[in-house]
Amino acid sequence: MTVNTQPTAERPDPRAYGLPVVRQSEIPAELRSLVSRVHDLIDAVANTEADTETLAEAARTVEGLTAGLNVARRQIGTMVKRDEDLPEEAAEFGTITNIVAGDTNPAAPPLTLHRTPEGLRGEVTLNTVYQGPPGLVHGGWIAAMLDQALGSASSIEVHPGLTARLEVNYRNPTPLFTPLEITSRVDRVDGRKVHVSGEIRAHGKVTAEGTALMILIKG
Ligand SMILES: CCCCCCCCCCCCCC(=O)SCCNC(=O)CCNC(=O)[C@H](O)C(C)(C)COP(=O)(O)OP(=O)(O)OC[C@H]1O[C@@H](n2cnc3c(N)ncnc32)[C@H](O)[C@@H]1OP(=O)(O)O
Repeated sequence: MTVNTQPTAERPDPRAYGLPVVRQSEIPAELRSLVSRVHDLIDAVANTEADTETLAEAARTVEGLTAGLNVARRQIGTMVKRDEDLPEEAAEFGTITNIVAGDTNPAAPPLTLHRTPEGLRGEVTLNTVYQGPPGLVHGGWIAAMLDQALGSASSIEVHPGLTARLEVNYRNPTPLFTPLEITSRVDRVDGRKVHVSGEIRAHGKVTAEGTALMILIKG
């Protein structure tokens, strides 16, 4: 196994690409609270059987709220610097609206990953918004969560990259409303090619495993 566990000295700074950067700690508590409430709203809308009058009133209210929030929008590509449990030189950058892990994306579960001696680990519990088969997580979402966990392993342990190839083995059904443990690691580094792997577990049993090839971004 060839693993460079030291963060690469020169990590790319998104500001050099013209992308704004927000530190995680700078995201207002009021915005985090709004994101959490809208996350619950998406689930409520997806499952409601309320009467038509209630639905019409809710649609008007949400339309007004959307207009109010759209008066000030972030630039596409705005990055968040995730560094709260990482040394400065190993801080991870991700888009703030990342669909799996984005801090301000109410549609994100969100998946938060932390460094462990073995790689990265996170826990997430998914509701029916992520449903594929009855009571089970959609296979595309399983792939998305693995992609994120594997990409983050490369990003934090070596250098940020893009997924060139991702293979997922669906070993067992992945249940909704159940804490899912997600783990990932770097297996091998070969120049710009980083081979990564990871798993999703429910009740300690592997439901899906993934391997990927990440190609490090230049610079
Ligand atoms: C500024 C900071 C920003 C941070 C952002 C990070 C966010 C991360 C968040 C993560 C979010 C989640 C993740 C996401 O959502 S990532 C989003 C999904 N992925 C993409 O959109 C990637 C699309 N593909 C590409 O852009 C290019 O193909 C890439 C960049 C991957 C390579 O094009 P590039 O022109 O750069 O490189 P190269 O072609 O010279 O190839 C280089 C080497 O690699 C080998 N190779 C290439 N492809 C394959 C393959 N499929 N199998 C086997 N090998 C392959 C190739 O043979 C060569 O090897 P060698 O000849 O040298 O031996």
